[in-house]
Amino acid sequence: MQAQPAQKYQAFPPVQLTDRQWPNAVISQPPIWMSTDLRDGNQSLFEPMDADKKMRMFKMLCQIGFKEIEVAFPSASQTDFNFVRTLIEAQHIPEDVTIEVLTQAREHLIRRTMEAVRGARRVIVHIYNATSPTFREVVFGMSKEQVKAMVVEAVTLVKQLAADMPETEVVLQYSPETFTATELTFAKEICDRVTEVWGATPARKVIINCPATVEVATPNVYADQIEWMHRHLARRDSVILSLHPHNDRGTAVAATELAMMAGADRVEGCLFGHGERTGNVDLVTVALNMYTQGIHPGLDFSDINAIGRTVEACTQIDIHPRHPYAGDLVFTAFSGSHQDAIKKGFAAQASEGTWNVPYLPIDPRDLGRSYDSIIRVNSQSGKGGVAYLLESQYGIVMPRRLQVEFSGVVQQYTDSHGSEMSAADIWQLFQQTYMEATTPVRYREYHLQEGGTGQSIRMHVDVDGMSTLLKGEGNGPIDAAVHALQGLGIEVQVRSFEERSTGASHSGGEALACAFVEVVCQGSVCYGVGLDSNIVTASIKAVFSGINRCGVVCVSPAAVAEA
Ligand SMILES: CC(=O)SCCNC(=O)CCNC(=O)[C@H](O)C(C)(C)COP(=O)(O)OP(=O)(O)OC[C@H]1O[C@@H](n2cnc3c(N)ncnc32)[C@H](O)[C@@H]1OP(=O)(O)O
Ligand SMILES: CC(C)C(=O)C(=O)O
Repeated sequence: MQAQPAQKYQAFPPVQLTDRQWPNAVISQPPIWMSTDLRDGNQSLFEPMDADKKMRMFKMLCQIGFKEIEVAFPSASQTDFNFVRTLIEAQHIPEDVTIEVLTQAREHLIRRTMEAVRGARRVIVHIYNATSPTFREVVFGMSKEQVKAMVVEAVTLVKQLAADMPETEVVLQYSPETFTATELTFAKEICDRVTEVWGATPARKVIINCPATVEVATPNVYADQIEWMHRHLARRDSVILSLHPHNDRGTAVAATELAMMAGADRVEGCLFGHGERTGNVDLVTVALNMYTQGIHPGLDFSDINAIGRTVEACTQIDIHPRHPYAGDLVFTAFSGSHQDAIKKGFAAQASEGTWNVPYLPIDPRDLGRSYDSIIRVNSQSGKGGVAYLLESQYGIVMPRRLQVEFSGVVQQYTDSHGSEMSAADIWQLFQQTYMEATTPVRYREYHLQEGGTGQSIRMHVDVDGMSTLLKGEGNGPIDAAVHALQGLGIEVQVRSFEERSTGASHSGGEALACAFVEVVCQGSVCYGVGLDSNIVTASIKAVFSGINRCGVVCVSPAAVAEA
């Protein structure tokens, strides 16, 4: 019978490091970044990038600010070989950028690799062999000594071939592949041999890259392994200690951050976590996490959308909508209390002050993203989100009680339709609810006259489709209009009145006056809204909107005419 899953696997043994230092460390500067989008990222695509896509990705990586870019596995394919040649021969490599190439520790592959990089100003030649017991026993069928000898031969060959191309500065990188599953003492032994054979010095450092080829334990274990290497490697001052975390357990970002605290100098990964299986560590997330701790990562993600679209085009894999920092939904709040807090946070945020907006760990503008998509409305939303969208998109600043009233209307709509509402949908519903509340009494026009102590008004209205004239007097236009409505048997009490300009709204419309009148009429209390370029007209429209929304019943015009 098949073993239970929990009995099938073995717990990863903890690292014996009782005086570990990394838990108290704080990340205070960015690592040396190395993008392997064009190698580890590329080798794991359904369709590896063609030359055009590789070039597009390379140029973007340079623009972002990567100074080390693994561009190919030149001995693997003619496409990869040619790409390296094109970069060098057509002088596409900026002065401050070093390309990197990967090869297995095998003679013919190393020779082909060195052929590919001939003529480059500077190149990192990256050799690897797997070092863990499973690989030694199952894949290579070799002893530790034989595995070590394989690397020594490879390093010796690279050294010899490098000497034949003095115009190129060759930097050596060695990866004990499957490092995390390798005995630490053996990983140290083999890495020390590499630095020794290469003749590393502080002025001519070797990159020792310790990959979590497969993520096998919790992130603290990786940090322990890296701290152990950091403290035990010979010639540490001649070594750049590098990380290459994969994300099998979904903790590559955490593992990277803890391992940086443990003494690593350099991080390899891919944008948005592309790479074998669950991917390499996502360099965008690690870098932008640094931003939120007040550290400039030295990489430019100020137009994250453009970067995302380019990566999607080159890899033909979409970025998940909830991907940290870059996903379409990560600056979006649907739920009411989140929207309310964000709206208040924006209002309180000083333009140059420390970022302190609830639920938003980073200012979307720092990534070239706008606020427009932050608040989205569905059945989980409350008044804050609805109010934010009407205010930010249409310049409608609702009084608080109207926010509560209209949010109920939106809630009913989203409950019955089950879908999200855009700002335009909400605006349309707002107009239907308030501005198109024209039955049974439709306002047509009015004339005001100053007279005696107040104002007199003549209003042309339609009542159930019949035109009629109403007259009234009062100490202001609203008062006069309310008085005139008595002619239809309508008693109205104005409980509150506010009027604001819509300003130059985001949607580009002209500024209008928006009047909000809360009326008590025939036992109901409702808001009415009027929008017009004239402030008096806006307020009279708002009174009509309010009484119609109260479901007013009026005396018929015939009765008025008779009276
Ligand atoms: C963890 C990583 O991402 S490592 C990078 C992996 N990337 C790639 O493999 C992409 C490019 N690879 C390729 O195009 C090919 O695999 C090549 C050209 C490198 C090698 O091709 P082939 O010689 O046909 O070998 P194949 O693809 O079957 O690989 C397995 C062989 O490589 C050997 N091998 C694997 N890793 C290494 C290494 N680091 N050093 C030396 N030999 C190695 C295996 O022992 C095996 O040898 P065997 O056939 O004698 O048993
Ligand atoms: C070649 C090495 C660095 C690698 O890609 C891995 O171990 O994942």
